[in-house]
Amino acid sequence: MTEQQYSLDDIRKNVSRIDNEIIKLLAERRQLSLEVAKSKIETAKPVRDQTREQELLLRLIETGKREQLDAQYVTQIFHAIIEDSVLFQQAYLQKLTNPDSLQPVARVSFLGAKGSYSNLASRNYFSKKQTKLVEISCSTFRDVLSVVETGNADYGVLPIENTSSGSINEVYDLLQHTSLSIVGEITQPIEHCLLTAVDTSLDNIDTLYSHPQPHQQCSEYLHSMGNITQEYCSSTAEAMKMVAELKQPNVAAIGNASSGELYGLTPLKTNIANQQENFTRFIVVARKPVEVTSLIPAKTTLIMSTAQKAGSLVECLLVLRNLNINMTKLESRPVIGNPWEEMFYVDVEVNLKSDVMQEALEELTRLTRFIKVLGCYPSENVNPTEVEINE
Ligand SMILES: O=C(O)C(=O)C[C@]1(C(=O)O)C=C[C@@H](O)C=C1
Repeated sequence: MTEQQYSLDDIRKNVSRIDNEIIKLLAERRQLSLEVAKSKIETAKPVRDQTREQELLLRLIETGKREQLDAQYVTQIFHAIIEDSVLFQQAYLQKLTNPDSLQPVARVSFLGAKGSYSNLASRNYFSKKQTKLVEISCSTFRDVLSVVETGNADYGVLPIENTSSGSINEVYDLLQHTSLSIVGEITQPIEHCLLTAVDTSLDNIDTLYSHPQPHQQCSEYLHSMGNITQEYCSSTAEAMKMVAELKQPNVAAIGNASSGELYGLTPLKTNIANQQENFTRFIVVARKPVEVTSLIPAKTTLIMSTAQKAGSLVECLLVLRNLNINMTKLESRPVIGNPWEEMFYVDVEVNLKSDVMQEALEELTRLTRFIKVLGCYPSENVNPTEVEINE
């Protein structure tokens, strides 16, 4: 064994010095991406430039190899850096396009107490917007909307679909009647764990607290646990609070590990969702619609009800196809009070202001009994360019 030259403390000091330098360089790079955004306004170039991303990643992988860093590691880090850069530029351009939309302090309503998934999504969404948050916890989705409608909050954040449990119908139904507009979206990874307040083992657990959605998203694991009582709460945060208060070895909450920490809970079992890739897409609503600059990818959401005759939905979808408009979501919900009538929710990857979307709206208005644009907003799904890695 070789003799240790430096103490652990000394080595850690050096590691911390390097970490600080990395943070400073990341901040410097972020500032430069603002300069890039300004130059793109002058030249009317889109924010995303896949060729530049490809070239940059390939060069960094080569440099990494010379420094004994593997390609996956380098790619992973720079995907995160590029995603941040794109979202930061988008937020900057959106602020210029909608000068009075984002104030330095924003009041945001969401379902559940601190630590709920909706709370995490709200924080993530606004973190790139350089806005301070005043958080308003609500106990129902309806309240999340109504505090914004009455002017007691500026934004509401609501889950709309999940990769395991599908659409969140209650939110779709509420959107039929709201006067609010969708102004943004964010996709949040949902990492469900079993969280307990006391030291215990899986065999002891017979009661699980959570919101109905996580129960559904973890149904396979819960089934494998055998005879379990499932208790429903208004949010995962409420469930965690409850388990923290009960302090019993037979109860657990389903929720996020870092949120569990807020309530003094520790994970007994991690990764319990039916799908490994468990994500929820949240929408952000506000009283005033926003405009999306043509330099960034936009999404538009509409609701429409078609005539009750065979083929009417197909006719509407053909309008989109013929105009080469990509539809990312189609959902149908019953219209309360009108049996057998359906309301369709459509997400398309196109800017509301664009000529094609205006043409589509004109034709759809002719073909439908009712149509309303719920909002046009920046698409926040960045997916940085993948490069082929040859080791
Ligand atoms: O160079 C650009 O055009 C940028 O916008 C910067 C950047 C980056 O962060 O490196 C970000 C997004 C583009 O898709 C390519 C590269």
